[in-house]
Amino acid sequence: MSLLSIEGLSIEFGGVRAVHDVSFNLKAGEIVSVIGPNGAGKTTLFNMISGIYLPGSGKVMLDGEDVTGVAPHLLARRGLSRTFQNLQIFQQMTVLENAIAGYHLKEGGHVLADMLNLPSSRKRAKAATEGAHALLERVGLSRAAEQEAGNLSYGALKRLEIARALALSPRVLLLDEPAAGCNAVETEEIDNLIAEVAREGVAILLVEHDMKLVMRISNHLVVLDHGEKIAEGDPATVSQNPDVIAAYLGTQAEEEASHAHS
Ligand SMILES: Nc1ncnc2c1ncn2[C@@H]1O[C@H](COP(=O)(O)OP(=O)(O)OP(=O)(O)O)[C@@H](O)[C@H]1O
Repeated sequence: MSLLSIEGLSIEFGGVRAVHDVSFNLKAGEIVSVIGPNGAGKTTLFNMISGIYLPGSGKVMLDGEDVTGVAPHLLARRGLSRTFQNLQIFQQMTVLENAIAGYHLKEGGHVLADMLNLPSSRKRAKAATEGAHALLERVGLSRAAEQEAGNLSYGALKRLEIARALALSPRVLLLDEPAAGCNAVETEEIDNLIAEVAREGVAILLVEHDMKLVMRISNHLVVLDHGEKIAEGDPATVSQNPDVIAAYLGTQAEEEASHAHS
């Protein structure tokens, strides 16, 4: 049974087909990566799945329920959370405070109780702090808990962002370029973390440019080119697919031609 079903998603921007009729499924514990050359529509597809863009047509089904166009924070409460390509970390807050912030996103709507410092609010704060510590342990950041987030290495920041998304106990986790800007060691740490989260049964959808990482950890690839799905399957099969090779080589040739003219 699919946890997430993408059914014929399409969107246009000013007449340009950014994503056209894309469908695929994601099961619990599976790692699916969306790949494709620059401008293929990967980020746009992600934004439709996570409720940031309303699709022109098609559906997003989460555990059998239609969640098309549901706002990101509500989707998060229903079990689908995401990270962003650009870090969304509060740099001046401590690592622990950033992790706690993830819990508050989950809870929401207790402002009055919190202002009055009611027992229920204190209990929630305690649970959030304990949960945040456990999360930091899970992503290997326990020892940095009291540090200002701005002082972390880039790889550690990326792991903190994953920790924050995990605070929502997602069943589906969308990761937008989790290893972008990371060195080889940091990439491997993120790679291990993603594999571990998947082993716990979370369905993971990944957009990532690092092909080595994608090939290493994905069970399944969905390949986009010019907004359309041109192939899908296991990494070994997809990497041999002539249409996929042509799409990547085509982009490379376009880039080389533009460099030659500049
Ligand atoms: N908000 C927008 N308004 C207009 N056009 C957009 C918008 N967002 C994306 N596009 C266009 O949609 C197409 C797909 O872009 P998108 O960013 O989704 O591709 P991508 O595969 O994520 O690229 P990259 O690998 O470079 O991040 C591109 O032609 C892009 O210019």
